[in-house]
Amino acid sequence: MSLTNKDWLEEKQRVQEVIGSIEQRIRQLEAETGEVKTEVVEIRKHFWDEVTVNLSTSEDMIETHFSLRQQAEVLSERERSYRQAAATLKKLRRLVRSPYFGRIDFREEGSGESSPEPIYLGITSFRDEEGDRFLVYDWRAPVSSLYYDYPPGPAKYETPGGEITGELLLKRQYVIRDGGIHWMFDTGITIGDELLQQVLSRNSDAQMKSIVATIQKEQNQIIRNDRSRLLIVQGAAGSGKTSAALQRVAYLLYKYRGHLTADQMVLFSPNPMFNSYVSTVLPELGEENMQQTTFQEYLERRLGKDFKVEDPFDQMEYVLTSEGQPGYNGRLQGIEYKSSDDFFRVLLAYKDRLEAEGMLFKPVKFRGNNIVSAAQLKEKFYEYDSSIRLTNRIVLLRDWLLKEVASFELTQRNEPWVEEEIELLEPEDYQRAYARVRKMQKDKEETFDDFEKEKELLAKVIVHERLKPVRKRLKQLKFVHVRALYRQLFTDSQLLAELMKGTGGTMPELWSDICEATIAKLEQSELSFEDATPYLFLLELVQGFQTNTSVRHVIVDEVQDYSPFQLEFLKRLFPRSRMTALGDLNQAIYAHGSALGELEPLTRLYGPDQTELIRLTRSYRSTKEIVEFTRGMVPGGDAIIPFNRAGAKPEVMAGAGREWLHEAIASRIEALRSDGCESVAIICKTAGESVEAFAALQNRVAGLRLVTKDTQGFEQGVVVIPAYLAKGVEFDAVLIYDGSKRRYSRESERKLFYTACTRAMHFLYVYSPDQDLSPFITEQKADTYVMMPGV
Ligand SMILES: Nc1ncnc2c1ncn2[C@@H]1O[C@H](COP(=O)(O)OP(=O)(O)OP(=O)(O)O)[C@@H](O)[C@H]1O
Repeated sequence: MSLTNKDWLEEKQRVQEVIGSIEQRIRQLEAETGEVKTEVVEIRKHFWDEVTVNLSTSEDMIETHFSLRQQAEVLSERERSYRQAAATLKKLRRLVRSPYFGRIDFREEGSGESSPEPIYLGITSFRDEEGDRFLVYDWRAPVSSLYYDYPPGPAKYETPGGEITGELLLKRQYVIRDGGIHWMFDTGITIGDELLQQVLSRNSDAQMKSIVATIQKEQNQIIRNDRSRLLIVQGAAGSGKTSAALQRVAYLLYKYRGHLTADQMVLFSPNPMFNSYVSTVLPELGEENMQQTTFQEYLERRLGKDFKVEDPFDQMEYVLTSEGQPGYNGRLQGIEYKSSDDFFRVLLAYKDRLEAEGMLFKPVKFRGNNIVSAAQLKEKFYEYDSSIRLTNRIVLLRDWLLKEVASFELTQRNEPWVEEEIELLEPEDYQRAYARVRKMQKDKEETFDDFEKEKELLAKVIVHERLKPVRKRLKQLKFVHVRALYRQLFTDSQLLAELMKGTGGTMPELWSDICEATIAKLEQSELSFEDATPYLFLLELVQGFQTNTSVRHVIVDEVQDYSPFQLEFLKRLFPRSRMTALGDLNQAIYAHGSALGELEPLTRLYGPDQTELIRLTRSYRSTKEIVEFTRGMVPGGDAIIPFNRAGAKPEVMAGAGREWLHEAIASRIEALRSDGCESVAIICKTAGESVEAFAALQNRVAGLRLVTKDTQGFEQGVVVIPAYLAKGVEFDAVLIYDGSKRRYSRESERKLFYTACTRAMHFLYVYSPDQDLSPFITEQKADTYVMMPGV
């Protein structure tokens, strides 16, 4: 379909008109917001002038109250309308730069129209001055889905009132910049290949971009899916999982506006740097960002006060670098077992058992003596009716303990320690205690008359103050000895065997090594990453689950890095939420079981009826050549279809020694930079290797930066980064620092190598300081890469 001159003229004219209307609306809004702002400032300045304050009689007080309230309401109403107008203004300022990116002409069945009104799609909707005609439709409006789902021909879309069928007569794409059409194209069978080519061949950015103009049909299924409670997206590296998830957030915010706000959605990211990488997509679309966090951040918040909690990256470093060390195989088995469904069931069985027997408590102590002993607590606990749920019995026990402490408090006032404390009070402490006593007395309209009375009251205050931490701990249910309960699983092998009996699991072969290591850590108040989730789970099983009921949507990116256990945990944490879980099994780099590994545990989370799975097989990030090289590395890789964007074949260089390696890398980076390549990553296997590479290269490569697990912001430039931190992000060029057999040969390293290579958009170079290359390279078809002379 070729565009005629007439088409160009009409379209150019229309863009001018629409931009003109938007500009006019912007001017109007600027004037309005300016006025409202002045009004708000004035109201604030003269707030008290408008309020009649008179507190003489109770009627005057009531009148004052109402006058105050009225004035506050006027103020907040003006503030609200200011905020709304300012938000619209922000959107329009964005829209005016590029009012739309697509057009569809759709003839509704039965309408009889020969040339229907064209529908133009942009990042937000915009009506003409009279407000009757949409000059731009929001890309999330029901009708807009036609643009993403169909080529010209028969088409249909869903509306709240039912399905609308008809014929798509035209589909046109635009690139509009600075008020002019830069590019325009009518699409035939596949949408946006040309535009997508343009978008994808651009250099990478420090921030992820929105993909509204080129969303692909299968991605649109993810974005607009709102039937299932759990939506699982299994997609190849670079297939647009993260992009689709962020567009989905924008879509849901639009569809459920008025009911759903950005702070009711949470994104779980693989690391803090990723948060910064994706943080601009939603604001670019005129939406506020959802909450962003990491699973580790949550664990820290819950357990960080009592334990030093290991993070997944340290666990990863251990797994990658400690093979052959004593305890290594045991730890590996431990990681696997503690994240397994079997262990999850063991903990549930443990809780059932504790309902009847075996609870462990900490004595409630004060000044080294028991107020209530652990044995008394246990006895009391099992005196409660066994039909009462365990967590409810804990609450009853807490209330009983608070009463016990109150009685204990009375017994302490005449104890010698209290008198001693009064005597030893520092003057300022005495003053403070005295002031408290005065305050207490004032309320009762009593006065001090003698020294004895004063002492008595001071004693009361002191005992009460000193018991405050005890009460606080009781309220936090710290009297339940969760640490000992967890420990018991690793000290009492008979207990574990019995719990396992009901669950059908088997004990790992190196169980005694696992026990030894777990106990040693617990004794130092440390929790390995693999213990943190089961520990918190057990804690919540006995103390009651902390839930967040305000969150309505949870998005878990890189879900293959979560164990089914962790997902179960998230489900319980957000009981009123839907979940979108996105991942790629081929990038499952952790030693623990992956939630995506078998779909069955994941489906069981909400049940098959409420679960949907969408697979994405087209990869958009990397050139065809890079995809053809990398897909051979992973099982099922044949199914990955590269987007048709040509580039250079990946280059592999095996040389002689480190000096050669560093020279080769430095000169490659210089060449890339002079070709305009802005974002380059030297990807290492571990953090340790990254530190070494950085030290060797920093004097040879200007502006080189080292990315560590604590790096918060994703900045453009040349970086040295461990593979597991490069997850989810992308670079124009990737240089694998050491692709030798020594570094990558174990099966467990295959996915890590794949993940590292698939970060490349345009160029991929693999270096090796010796001639012995990783089998993950040499196994590939010889024509998928170029072997360069090394030395
Ligand atoms: N429909 C699209 N239009 C334009 N660009 C797209 C589209 N889909 C994906 N991309 C681009 O492809 C790249 C990879 O996308 P994204 O990071 O969302 O993939 P992913 O599946 O999350 O990858 P990974 O699993 O490797 O982290 C990004 O640069 C993204 O902008």
